[in-house]
Amino acid sequence: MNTYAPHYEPAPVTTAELDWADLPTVDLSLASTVDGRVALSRIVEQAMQEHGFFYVTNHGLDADQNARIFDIADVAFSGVSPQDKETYVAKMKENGSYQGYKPRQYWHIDNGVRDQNEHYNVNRDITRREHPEAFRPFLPEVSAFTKYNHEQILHPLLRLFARVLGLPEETLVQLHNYEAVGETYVRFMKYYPRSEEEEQSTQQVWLKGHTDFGTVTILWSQPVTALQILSRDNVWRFVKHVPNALVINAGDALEFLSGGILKATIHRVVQPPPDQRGYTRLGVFYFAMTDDSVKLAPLIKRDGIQPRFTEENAPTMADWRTARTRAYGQSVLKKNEAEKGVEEEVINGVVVRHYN
Ligand SMILES: O=C(O)CCC(=O)C(=O)O
Ligand SMILES: [Fe+2]
Repeated sequence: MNTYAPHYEPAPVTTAELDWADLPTVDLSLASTVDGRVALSRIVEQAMQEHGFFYVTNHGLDADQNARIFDIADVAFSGVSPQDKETYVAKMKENGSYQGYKPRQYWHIDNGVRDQNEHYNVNRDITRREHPEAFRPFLPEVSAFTKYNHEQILHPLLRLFARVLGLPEETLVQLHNYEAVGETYVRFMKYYPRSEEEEQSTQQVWLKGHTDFGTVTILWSQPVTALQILSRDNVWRFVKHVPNALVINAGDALEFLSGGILKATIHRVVQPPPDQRGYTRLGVFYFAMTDDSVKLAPLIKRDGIQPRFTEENAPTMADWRTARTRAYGQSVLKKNEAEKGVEEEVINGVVVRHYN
Protein backbone atom coordinates (compact mmCIF):
# COMPACT_ATOMS: atom_id res chain seq x y z
CA MET A 1 0.00 0.00 0.00
CA ASN A 2 1.34 3.43 -0.88
CA THR A 3 1.41 6.09 1.81
CA TYR A 4 -1.49 8.52 1.70
CA ALA A 5 -0.73 11.92 0.16
CA PRO A 6 -3.38 14.66 -0.04
CA HIS A 7 -4.45 15.32 -3.62
CA TYR A 8 -2.99 18.44 -5.20
CA GLU A 9 -5.60 19.93 -7.51
CA PRO A 10 -4.01 22.27 -10.05
CA ALA A 11 -5.71 25.30 -11.57
CA PRO A 12 -8.10 24.60 -14.46
CA VAL A 13 -6.63 24.94 -17.94
CA THR A 14 -6.66 28.52 -19.20
CA THR A 15 -9.20 29.64 -21.79
CA ALA A 16 -7.03 32.62 -22.76
CA GLU A 17 -5.99 32.94 -26.37
CA LEU A 18 -2.24 33.27 -26.33
CA ASP A 19 0.68 33.24 -28.70
CA TRP A 20 1.58 29.52 -28.47
CA ALA A 21 4.80 27.86 -29.57
CA ASP A 22 3.80 25.27 -32.17
CA LEU A 23 5.91 22.37 -30.89
CA PRO A 24 6.22 18.99 -32.61
CA THR A 25 5.46 15.74 -30.77
CA VAL A 26 7.60 12.64 -30.39
CA ASP A 27 5.49 9.53 -29.76
CA LEU A 28 7.91 7.56 -27.60
CA SER A 29 6.06 4.29 -28.08
CA LEU A 30 7.50 4.24 -31.61
CA ALA A 31 11.08 4.17 -30.30
CA SER A 32 11.07 0.39 -29.82
CA THR A 33 11.90 -0.32 -33.48
CA VAL A 34 14.78 0.91 -35.63
CA ASP A 35 12.36 2.29 -38.24
CA GLY A 36 10.52 4.12 -35.51
CA ARG A 37 13.74 5.63 -34.17
CA VAL A 38 14.80 6.77 -37.62
CA ALA A 39 11.45 8.52 -38.09
CA LEU A 40 11.49 10.04 -34.60
CA SER A 41 15.06 11.31 -34.96
CA ARG A 42 13.92 13.31 -38.00
CA ILE A 43 11.19 14.92 -35.89
CA VAL A 44 13.73 15.67 -33.14
CA GLU A 45 16.20 17.14 -35.62
CA GLN A 46 13.63 19.50 -37.08
CA ALA A 47 12.18 20.38 -33.68
CA MET A 48 15.64 21.28 -32.37
CA GLN A 49 16.37 23.45 -35.39
CA GLU A 50 13.06 25.28 -35.41
CA HIS A 51 12.14 25.49 -31.71
CA GLY A 52 14.67 23.84 -29.42
CA PHE A 53 11.71 22.22 -27.62
CA PHE A 54 9.34 19.35 -28.32
CA TYR A 55 6.65 17.27 -26.62
CA VAL A 56 6.90 13.60 -25.77
CA THR A 57 3.78 11.47 -25.49
CA ASN A 58 3.20 7.77 -24.77
CA HIS A 59 6.08 7.61 -22.31
CA GLY A 60 4.46 4.75 -20.46
CA LEU A 61 3.13 6.32 -17.25
CA ASP A 62 -0.64 6.79 -17.13
CA ALA A 63 -2.68 9.75 -15.90
CA ASP A 64 -3.08 8.29 -12.39
CA GLN A 65 0.66 7.69 -12.00
CA ASN A 66 1.25 11.22 -13.25
CA ALA A 67 -1.22 12.69 -10.73
CA ARG A 68 0.35 10.67 -7.93
CA ILE A 69 3.78 12.19 -8.60
CA PHE A 70 2.31 15.69 -8.38
CA ASP A 71 0.61 14.74 -5.09
CA ILE A 72 3.96 13.50 -3.75
CA ALA A 73 5.64 16.67 -5.06
CA ASP A 74 3.27 18.80 -3.03
CA VAL A 75 4.08 16.92 0.18
CA ALA A 76 7.58 18.43 -0.04
CA PHE A 77 6.01 21.88 0.33
CA SER A 78 2.62 21.58 2.06
CA GLY A 79 3.59 18.65 4.27
CA VAL A 80 6.97 19.80 5.61
CA SER A 81 7.40 22.39 8.37
CA PRO A 82 9.40 25.59 7.80
CA GLN A 83 11.97 24.35 10.35
CA ASP A 84 12.45 21.09 8.46
CA LYS A 85 12.79 22.96 5.18
CA GLU A 86 15.57 24.94 6.76
CA THR A 87 17.27 21.81 8.07
CA TYR A 88 17.29 20.29 4.57
CA VAL A 89 18.17 23.45 2.66
CA ALA A 90 20.51 23.01 -0.33
CA LYS A 91 24.13 24.08 -0.05
CA MET A 92 24.09 26.02 -3.28
CA LYS A 93 27.01 28.29 -2.47
CA GLU A 94 29.16 25.81 -0.55
CA ASN A 95 28.68 22.74 -2.76
CA GLY A 96 27.39 24.28 -6.01
CA SER A 97 24.48 21.85 -5.73
CA TYR A 98 20.70 22.23 -5.53
CA GLN A 99 20.15 18.97 -3.63
CA GLY A 100 17.61 19.81 -0.92
CA TYR A 101 15.44 22.92 -0.67
CA LYS A 102 15.98 26.05 -2.71
CA PRO A 103 14.08 28.46 -0.46
CA ARG A 104 11.72 31.17 -1.69
CA GLN A 105 13.42 34.49 -2.42
CA TYR A 106 16.89 33.00 -2.83
CA TRP A 107 17.29 34.35 -6.38
CA HIS A 108 17.34 37.93 -7.53
CA ILE A 109 15.01 38.56 -10.49
CA ASP A 110 15.05 42.28 -11.26
CA ASN A 111 14.99 45.67 -9.55
CA GLY A 112 15.55 44.20 -6.10
CA VAL A 113 12.63 41.76 -6.45
CA ARG A 114 13.37 38.17 -5.51
CA ASP A 115 11.74 34.93 -6.68
CA GLN A 116 8.59 33.41 -5.15
CA ASN A 117 9.20 29.74 -5.80
CA GLU A 118 10.65 26.94 -3.76
CA HIS A 119 12.13 23.64 -4.90
CA TYR A 120 12.87 20.34 -3.39
CA ASN A 121 15.60 18.64 -5.43
CA VAL A 122 16.32 14.94 -5.03
CA ASN A 123 19.31 13.17 -6.57
CA ARG A 124 18.40 9.96 -8.37
CA ASP A 125 20.46 8.27 -5.70
CA ILE A 126 18.03 9.09 -2.92
CA THR A 127 20.58 8.05 -0.28
CA ARG A 128 22.93 10.90 -1.17
CA ARG A 129 21.17 13.12 1.36
CA GLU A 130 18.71 12.73 4.17
CA HIS A 131 15.15 13.86 3.68
CA PRO A 132 12.55 15.52 5.89
CA GLU A 133 10.63 13.04 7.97
CA ALA A 134 7.28 13.78 6.31
CA PHE A 135 8.79 13.01 2.92
CA ARG A 136 10.55 9.76 3.80
CA PRO A 137 7.55 7.44 3.24
CA PHE A 138 7.49 8.54 -0.41
CA LEU A 139 11.15 7.88 -1.19
CA PRO A 140 10.63 4.43 -2.74
CA GLU A 141 8.16 5.95 -5.20
CA VAL A 142 10.45 8.91 -5.92
CA SER A 143 13.33 6.52 -6.54
CA ALA A 144 11.23 4.42 -8.93
CA PHE A 145 10.19 7.63 -10.68
CA THR A 146 13.81 8.77 -11.20
CA LYS A 147 14.76 5.34 -12.53
CA TYR A 148 11.81 5.45 -14.92
CA ASN A 149 12.73 8.92 -16.15
CA HIS A 150 16.34 7.87 -16.59
CA GLU A 151 15.98 4.53 -18.32
CA GLN A 152 12.61 4.71 -20.04
CA ILE A 153 12.58 8.36 -21.11
CA LEU A 154 16.07 9.92 -20.96
CA HIS A 155 17.94 7.01 -22.53
CA PRO A 156 15.52 6.63 -25.46
CA LEU A 157 15.75 10.40 -26.05
CA LEU A 158 19.56 10.29 -25.93
CA ARG A 159 19.49 7.58 -28.60
CA LEU A 160 17.44 9.91 -30.81
CA PHE A 161 19.80 12.83 -30.17
CA ALA A 162 22.79 10.61 -31.03
CA ARG A 163 21.14 9.69 -34.32
CA VAL A 164 20.55 13.35 -35.08
CA LEU A 165 24.28 13.92 -34.59
CA GLY A 166 25.20 10.93 -36.75
CA LEU A 167 26.85 9.20 -33.77
CA PRO A 168 26.45 5.54 -32.75
CA GLU A 169 23.15 5.21 -30.92
CA GLU A 170 24.61 4.45 -27.49
CA THR A 171 27.17 7.31 -27.49
CA LEU A 172 25.22 9.68 -25.21
CA VAL A 173 23.58 6.91 -23.17
CA GLN A 174 27.06 5.78 -22.14
CA LEU A 175 27.74 9.20 -20.65
CA HIS A 176 24.55 9.07 -18.53
CA ASN A 177 24.90 6.05 -16.28
CA TYR A 178 22.17 5.70 -13.70
CA GLU A 179 24.62 4.31 -11.15
CA ALA A 180 27.54 6.72 -11.76
CA VAL A 181 28.41 9.74 -9.64
CA GLY A 182 26.54 12.70 -11.05
CA GLU A 183 23.86 15.23 -10.34
CA THR A 184 20.92 14.07 -12.51
CA TYR A 185 17.92 14.71 -10.30
CA VAL A 186 14.22 15.24 -9.93
CA ARG A 187 13.02 18.73 -9.04
CA PHE A 188 9.71 19.48 -7.40
CA MET A 189 9.00 23.18 -7.74
CA LYS A 190 6.18 25.32 -6.42
CA TYR A 191 5.51 28.89 -7.45
CA TYR A 192 3.36 31.19 -5.34
CA PRO A 193 1.26 34.13 -6.55
CA ARG A 194 3.07 37.45 -6.26
CA SER A 195 2.04 40.95 -5.24
CA GLU A 196 1.06 43.51 -7.87
CA GLU A 197 4.16 45.47 -6.92
CA GLU A 198 6.44 42.49 -7.58
CA GLU A 199 4.74 41.91 -10.94
CA GLN A 200 5.24 45.50 -11.98
CA SER A 201 8.87 45.81 -10.90
CA THR A 202 9.79 42.71 -12.89
CA GLN A 203 7.49 43.25 -15.87
CA GLN A 204 5.67 40.03 -14.93
CA VAL A 205 8.82 37.89 -15.11
CA TRP A 206 8.80 35.10 -12.49
CA LEU A 207 11.96 33.34 -13.63
CA LYS A 208 14.40 35.10 -15.94
CA GLY A 209 15.16 33.75 -19.38
CA HIS A 210 17.92 31.17 -19.09
CA THR A 211 19.30 27.97 -20.50
CA ASP A 212 19.38 24.84 -18.34
CA PHE A 213 22.80 23.67 -17.17
CA GLY A 214 22.64 19.98 -18.02
CA THR A 215 22.08 17.90 -21.13
CA VAL A 216 18.33 17.18 -21.31
CA THR A 217 15.43 18.60 -19.28
CA ILE A 218 12.25 16.56 -18.95
CA LEU A 219 9.39 18.75 -17.80
CA TRP A 220 6.18 17.00 -16.76
CA SER A 221 3.48 19.18 -18.35
CA GLN A 222 1.20 20.95 -15.87
CA PRO A 223 -1.80 23.22 -16.51
CA VAL A 224 -0.67 26.64 -15.27
CA THR A 225 0.45 28.48 -18.40
CA ALA A 226 3.54 30.53 -17.67
CA LEU A 227 6.49 28.90 -19.43
CA GLN A 228 7.67 30.74 -22.52
CA ILE A 229 10.41 29.90 -24.97
CA LEU A 230 12.38 32.42 -26.98
CA SER A 231 11.52 31.44 -30.53
CA ARG A 232 14.00 31.61 -33.39
CA ASP A 233 12.30 34.84 -34.56
CA ASN A 234 13.11 36.37 -31.15
CA VAL A 235 9.50 36.31 -29.90
CA TRP A 236 8.55 34.80 -26.51
CA ARG A 237 5.83 32.16 -27.00
CA PHE A 238 3.91 30.16 -24.43
CA VAL A 239 4.18 26.39 -24.10
CA LYS A 240 0.69 24.90 -24.09
CA HIS A 241 -0.21 22.27 -21.53
CA VAL A 242 -0.72 18.80 -22.98
CA PRO A 243 -2.13 16.40 -20.35
CA ASN A 244 0.37 13.73 -19.34
CA ALA A 245 2.89 14.87 -21.95
CA LEU A 246 6.50 15.84 -21.39
CA VAL A 247 8.17 19.02 -22.58
CA ILE A 248 11.78 18.40 -23.62
CA ASN A 249 14.65 20.78 -24.18
CA ALA A 250 18.43 20.65 -24.41
CA GLY A 251 20.69 22.39 -21.91
CA ASP A 252 24.20 23.82 -22.03
CA ALA A 253 25.98 20.48 -21.69
CA LEU A 254 24.27 18.95 -24.73
CA GLU A 255 25.05 22.08 -26.71
CA PHE A 256 28.74 21.69 -25.77
CA LEU A 257 28.87 17.94 -26.47
CA SER A 258 27.12 18.37 -29.81
CA GLY A 259 29.61 21.01 -30.90
CA GLY A 260 26.85 23.63 -30.98
CA ILE A 261 24.48 21.65 -33.22
CA LEU A 262 21.86 20.99 -30.54
CA LYS A 263 21.15 24.38 -29.02
CA ALA A 264 20.24 25.05 -25.41
CA THR A 265 17.08 27.06 -25.91
CA ILE A 266 16.31 30.07 -23.75
CA HIS A 267 13.09 29.94 -21.76
CA ARG A 268 11.51 31.83 -18.88
CA VAL A 269 8.46 31.84 -16.61
CA VAL A 270 6.04 34.77 -16.52
CA GLN A 271 2.78 35.62 -14.76
CA PRO A 272 -0.04 33.27 -15.86
CA PRO A 273 -3.09 34.58 -17.78
CA PRO A 274 -5.85 36.26 -15.68
CA ASP A 275 -7.99 33.12 -15.25
CA GLN A 276 -5.06 31.28 -13.60
CA ARG A 277 -3.86 34.00 -11.28
CA GLY A 278 -4.08 33.39 -7.57
CA TYR A 279 -3.24 29.68 -7.89
CA THR A 280 0.00 28.00 -6.93
CA ARG A 281 1.93 26.37 -9.77
CA LEU A 282 3.45 22.99 -9.04
CA GLY A 283 6.09 21.55 -11.35
CA VAL A 284 7.92 18.23 -11.69
CA PHE A 285 11.15 17.99 -13.68
CA TYR A 286 13.93 15.54 -14.38
CA PHE A 287 17.15 17.45 -14.98
CA ALA A 288 19.66 15.20 -16.71
CA MET A 289 23.39 15.77 -16.75
CA THR A 290 26.21 13.52 -17.83
CA ASP A 291 28.25 11.69 -15.20
CA ASP A 292 30.29 14.24 -13.25
CA SER A 293 33.63 13.21 -14.76
CA VAL A 294 32.60 13.70 -18.41
CA LYS A 295 34.51 16.42 -20.23
CA LEU A 296 32.14 18.69 -22.16
CA ALA A 297 34.26 18.80 -25.31
CA PRO A 298 32.54 18.45 -28.69
CA LEU A 299 31.90 14.85 -29.79
CA ILE A 300 31.58 16.05 -33.36
CA LYS A 301 32.41 19.14 -35.35
CA ARG A 302 30.50 20.56 -38.24
CA ASP A 303 31.73 23.16 -40.71
CA GLY A 304 30.51 26.63 -39.94
CA ILE A 305 29.62 25.92 -36.30
CA GLN A 306 32.08 27.10 -33.69
CA PRO A 307 32.08 24.82 -30.61
CA ARG A 308 32.21 26.67 -27.29
CA PHE A 309 35.05 24.56 -25.92
CA THR A 310 37.96 22.59 -27.29
CA GLU A 311 39.35 19.31 -25.99
CA GLU A 312 41.94 21.34 -24.03
CA ASN A 313 39.75 23.91 -22.30
CA ALA A 314 36.45 22.04 -21.81
CA PRO A 315 35.15 21.88 -18.22
CA THR A 316 33.82 18.63 -16.80
CA MET A 317 30.11 18.29 -16.13
CA ALA A 318 30.87 18.73 -12.42
CA ASP A 319 32.85 21.95 -13.06
CA TRP A 320 30.11 23.43 -15.19
CA ARG A 321 27.09 22.59 -13.04
CA THR A 322 28.72 23.71 -9.80
CA ALA A 323 29.88 27.01 -11.29
CA ARG A 324 26.45 27.66 -12.81
CA THR A 325 24.62 26.72 -9.60
CA ARG A 326 26.82 28.96 -7.44
CA ALA A 327 26.31 31.93 -9.73
CA TYR A 328 22.64 31.55 -10.69
CA GLY A 329 20.43 34.29 -9.25
CA GLN A 330 23.30 35.40 -6.99
CA SER A 331 26.02 36.88 -9.16
CA VAL A 332 25.97 40.51 -10.19
CA LEU A 333 25.05 40.49 -13.87
CA LYS A 334 26.38 42.98 -16.39
CA LYS A 335 23.87 44.70 -18.66
CA ASN A 336 24.52 44.13 -22.33
CA GLU A 337 24.57 47.67 -23.70
CA ALA A 338 23.62 46.63 -27.23
CA GLU A 339 20.64 44.40 -26.41
CA LYS A 340 17.81 45.58 -24.19
CA GLY A 341 16.83 43.22 -21.39
CA VAL A 342 19.92 41.04 -21.78
CA GLU A 343 22.38 40.59 -18.92
CA GLU A 344 25.57 38.55 -18.90
CA GLU A 345 28.11 36.84 -16.73
CA VAL A 346 31.21 34.81 -17.57
CA ILE A 347 31.46 31.20 -16.35
CA ASN A 348 34.47 29.04 -17.22
CA GLY A 349 35.34 31.57 -19.90
CA VAL A 350 31.89 31.33 -21.52
CA VAL A 351 29.44 34.22 -21.65
CA VAL A 352 26.17 33.10 -20.07
CA ARG A 353 23.17 35.24 -20.96
CA HIS A 354 20.08 36.02 -18.88
CA TYR A 355 16.93 37.59 -20.28
CA ASN A 356 14.22 39.74 -18.74
O1 LIG B 1 8.56 26.25 -14.22
C1 LIG B 1 8.80 26.03 -15.40
O2 LIG B 1 7.89 25.76 -16.22
C2 LIG B 1 10.21 26.07 -15.92
C3 LIG B 1 11.24 26.14 -14.83
C4 LIG B 1 12.64 26.16 -15.37
O3 LIG B 1 12.88 26.60 -16.46
C5 LIG B 1 13.75 25.63 -14.56
O4 LIG B 1 13.54 25.28 -13.38
O5 LIG B 1 14.89 25.57 -15.09
FE1 LIG C 1 14.87 26.00 -17.09
